Amino acid sequence: MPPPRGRPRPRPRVSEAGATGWPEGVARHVLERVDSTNAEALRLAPQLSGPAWVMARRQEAGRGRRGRAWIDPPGNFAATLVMRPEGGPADAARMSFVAALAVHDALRDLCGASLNVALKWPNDVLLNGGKLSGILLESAGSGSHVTGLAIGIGVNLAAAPGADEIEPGPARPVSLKGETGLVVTPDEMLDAIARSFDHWSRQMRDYGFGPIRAAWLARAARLGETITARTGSAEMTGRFDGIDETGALLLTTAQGREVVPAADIYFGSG
Ligand SMILES: O=C(O)CCCC[C@@H]1SC[C@@H]2NC(=O)N[C@@H]21
Repeated sequence: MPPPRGRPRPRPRVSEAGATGWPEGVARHVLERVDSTNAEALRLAPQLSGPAWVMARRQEAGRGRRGRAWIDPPGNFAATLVMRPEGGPADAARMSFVAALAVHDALRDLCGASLNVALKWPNDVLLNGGKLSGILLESAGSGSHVTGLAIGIGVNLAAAPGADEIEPGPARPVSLKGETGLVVTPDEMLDAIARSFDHWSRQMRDYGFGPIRAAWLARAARLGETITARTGSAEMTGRFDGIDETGALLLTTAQGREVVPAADIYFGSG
């Protein structure tokens, strides 16, 4: 059972990863203020000897998907895991599903298994149907040679940005505190996400994308239902039938099977 509405702070619990502490061999940088944790992570990348989390208490020029801005009211979570990825760009893209799983499971670890969270393709985390968290992958390097991968995660812990501050998107922004009354600090979130990410990235390393895909689908919103995918130039409505081995969205439309590598998703028939 989740704590009753208004209770000040849920107790952090040991994550599904089974670890009690910070993952071994992963550095942690906490900054008071930054433009964008993704930008800072990519600046730091050449000096790092291993993976590192970069978290900022205030992020002033957060970057979102598709060139949008990401607005961070104080108390929200903004952090980036920077690593030297194994493999090429396709492997790097699959890490966004690892990140979405990590955020989902960290929230359940912190707030209880009945927290109404779900995953929205490609990597948003929804709470009560609204957008709680977004993930942005950026890389350094060129072509098939990715030298640094930044996996940036924003979670609206304390407040959602106002409707006048953001471009209208497919899902209304919500915050954990606004929806549930629960207070989770950015430091608690970082610990929980780092542990959960460590668990899922080990699964990926040891068994490939299969278990990640299965776990992601088990947490997906609207699987088997009608959704609309909008790209810059096209719009397709159909049944959401899962994701393929690259992470692309599988949509069954009146014209047949569509494989969608990138799009914004709208629920319902659009
Ligand atoms: O548009 C989205 O849904 C993705 C938003 C990603 C925001 C996070 S906040 C931490 C990291 N730093 C950034 O500049 N962006 C990401």
